[in-house]
Amino acid sequence: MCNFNLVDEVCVKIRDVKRGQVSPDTNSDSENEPPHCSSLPKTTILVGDSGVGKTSLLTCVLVRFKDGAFLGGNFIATVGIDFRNKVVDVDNLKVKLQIWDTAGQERFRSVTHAYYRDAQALLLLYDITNKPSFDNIRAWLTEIHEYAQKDVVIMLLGNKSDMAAERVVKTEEGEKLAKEHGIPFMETSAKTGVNIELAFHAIAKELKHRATQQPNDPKFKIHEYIDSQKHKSGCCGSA
Ligand SMILES: Nc1nc2c(ncn2[C@@H]2O[C@H](COP(=O)(O)OP(=O)(O)OP(=O)(O)O)[C@@H](O)[C@H]2O)c(=O)[nH]1
Repeated sequence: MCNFNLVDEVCVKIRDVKRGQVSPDTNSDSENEPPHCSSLPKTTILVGDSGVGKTSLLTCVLVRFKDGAFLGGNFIATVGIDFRNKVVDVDNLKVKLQIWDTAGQERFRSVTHAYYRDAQALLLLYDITNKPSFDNIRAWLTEIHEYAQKDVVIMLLGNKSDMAAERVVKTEEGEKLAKEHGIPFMETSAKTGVNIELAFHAIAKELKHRATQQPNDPKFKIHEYIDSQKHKSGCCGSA
């Protein structure tokens, strides 16, 4: 299991949003936020087919490493969209991610499209035990390119890496697809926590870099960062 120590959960708020009525910008709750959350949050959206593990991944980030519980069991599909805030320490700076968990079901698609526009990062998930969820990644990318900002940070995650026996999508297939689209890739497990910290840390680092970089600063290379950290932690790939 990755050594996850980002779980400094603060300013947590969850809110079910009715169809198109609330946008990410109107959803902050300044009353409950400690002072170090005052900077503008970076909007990060979890997308992918229903059942790939978006809600579990978010729960993993916020809860698992606090009380050790994987909230598995009966699968309840997300209805609409909701969000949680997460503060990630990056090079002694706190980066606040506002993480939006979208519903993967087709019938909610028009709701989630409305949120792409405000996203600074998108984590696109498939389930390594579910081939259609992988085959649909191209369609998700088409939608993202249609609705999201051009410079949105996209990361591809092959989730449920703990389910090696049921795997139907090879790691190399995920790598190849990500390479084709020039986006970073890793396999994760919301159950064991593999690579979850790294995924969010890399996103936070990229967004922090964009927010603070000076004209002559070298570009942050997210692919290289992920590769170097995978080797360091030794917790990449399959669980
Ligand atoms: N073994 C294992 N099970 C997982 C993992 N992630 C999610 N699951 C299980 O997969 C099922 C679906 O997970 P969710 O997180 O609800 O999926 P979702 O993508 O949010 O689904 P929608 O809300 O419909 O879009 C649940 O039963 C989870 O417990 C994982 O990494 N490993």
